Amino acid sequence: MKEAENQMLVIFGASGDLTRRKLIPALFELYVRRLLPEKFIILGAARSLMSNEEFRRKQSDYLSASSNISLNSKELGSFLELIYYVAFDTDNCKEYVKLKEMIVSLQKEKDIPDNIIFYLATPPAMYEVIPPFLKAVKLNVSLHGGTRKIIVEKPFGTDLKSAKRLNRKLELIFNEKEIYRIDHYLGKETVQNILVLRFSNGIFEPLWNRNYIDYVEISSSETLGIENRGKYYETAGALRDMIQNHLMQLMAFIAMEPPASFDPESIRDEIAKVFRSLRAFSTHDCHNSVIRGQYTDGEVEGETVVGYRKEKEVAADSNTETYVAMRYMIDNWRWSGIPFFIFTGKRLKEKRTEITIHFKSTPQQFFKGQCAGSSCNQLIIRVQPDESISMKFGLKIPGAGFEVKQVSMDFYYDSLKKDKLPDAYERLLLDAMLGDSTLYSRSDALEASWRFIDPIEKEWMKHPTRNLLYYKAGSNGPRQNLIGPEIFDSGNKTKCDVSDN
Ligand SMILES: NC(=O)C1=CN([C@@H]2O[C@H](COP(=O)(O)OP(=O)(O)OC[C@H]3O[C@@H](n4cnc5c(N)ncnc54)[C@H](OP(=O)(O)O)[C@@H]3O)[C@@H](O)[C@H]2O)C=CC1
Ligand SMILES: O=C1O[C@H](COP(=O)(O)O)[C@@H](O)[C@H](O)[C@H]1O
Repeated sequence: MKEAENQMLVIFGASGDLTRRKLIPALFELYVRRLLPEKFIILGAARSLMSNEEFRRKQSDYLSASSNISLNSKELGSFLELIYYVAFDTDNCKEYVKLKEMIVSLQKEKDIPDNIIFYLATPPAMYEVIPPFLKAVKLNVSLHGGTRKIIVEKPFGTDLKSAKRLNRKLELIFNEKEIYRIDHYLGKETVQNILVLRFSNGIFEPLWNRNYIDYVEISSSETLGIENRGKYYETAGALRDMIQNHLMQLMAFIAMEPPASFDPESIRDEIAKVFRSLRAFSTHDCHNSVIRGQYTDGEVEGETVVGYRKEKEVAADSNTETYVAMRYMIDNWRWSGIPFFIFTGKRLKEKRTEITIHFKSTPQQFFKGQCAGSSCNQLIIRVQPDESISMKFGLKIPGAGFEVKQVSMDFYYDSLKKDKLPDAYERLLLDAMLGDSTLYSRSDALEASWRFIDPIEKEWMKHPTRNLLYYKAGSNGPRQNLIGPEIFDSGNKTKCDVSDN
């Protein structure tokens, strides 16, 4: 296996939630699995005043309290020695001199070559501020033959215009090859397996098109609410928070053509083509092929929870959607006429992300039973939890007559590996260290995805309450008993402010 070169990772926003909950645990796992470079340090940077010791203690406390990390105190101790912290005002250009001095002195002290990854884990407004400051102190290029990379967290813009502006700004400072736009769904093992399932098995690809597939469903339900992210979520909503990035990436892996070869650019070319082939939504589609909802008071996993409008930093009359269901088409040869459905929502009954390929039924149906009137054949890719792939088909119920029952052939990831699956951030951080951008978004694809989403957001801005449905926290969402495509065929979708509960 290729080894990552010796390098330094500088995390901006290091005093925040993402660093503590995701980045440091992922780096710790990589350390335990001996996948970090031989010479490697992590420099956390943020405005909060803290010493190295305090910063290390915070990370250590989180790692120690985390139930899904198996800790060995000796390993933890030596890992923490790789972590440093610098407090400086990220809004102030002059302060970057201090950052540079710290970087140079650590490189000298630890004998680390001038290879640096910058990770932007700050509020999104800072994504446009930090890179120019890095340029001002010449940290964006190496004067010693080293490398530079910058990882940019989501959200990457809030619409096409802002995404383009951010792309242009970053491209003035770093080369496209040095820019890594992260989407943690692409780091999930089951998501990567879509490519292997499709492109290493002769049995699926011949069926993977409009001749054999009836429709495709991609759903991601969460039990979590918005946690303490009210301020961000009010500007995002489910469409920007989950669909524009994570779920559209899943869709691209399902819908893309086989790449010319398995290299980052060939794969990213095919992803971009899928986004460009999405049929643009008309005004009519924006209201009839998209359903949005917002959760009200309810109970999730046995706990009473408040409705969205009562969450911290959320307006009492907010119309931000916490649920979206969409029906859309991909206008290309493979998918012509085949509807795709996406569903996502917060504070739903269960946490589950799944892709279901519904195959067409046989031309004639002879048998009674479960599959009468529709196809028994589905391929279900369970992204989380209990990562698995299941093939559903019809079989005869033993005994007299010919009655059909839908049965399942299941593969569970658990059976493949004793260890737990690596977290998405582990995979993505390692890929960035290795210089592999396959699982990171490219600027053209990202812009194409915003081009598709923008008209919907614009229509919703014009009609803030039209078709905004309410659902009880802990339910299956609006129109409660309907969690599949039927949701589009039910109810009066033109009424304003309809409450289903
Ligand atoms: N948390 C998560 O699970 C996920 C987060 N993200 C994205 O990652 C980024 C970071 O998220 P998260 O860690 O949750 O956010 P937090 O608010 O918890 O942390 C952001 C950090 O940025 C620092 N910061 C630097 N400059 C500024 C500034 N000018 N104003 C405010 N804060 C500043 C703050 O530290 P200090 O005040 O010390 O400077 C703060 O600790 C966000 O863009 C978010 O969308 C994406 C996916 C998941
Ligand atoms: O990026 C985000 O993703 C999470 C869901 O991620 P998952 O890996 O737990 O499925 C979501 O809760 C959050 O709102 C969103 O910003």
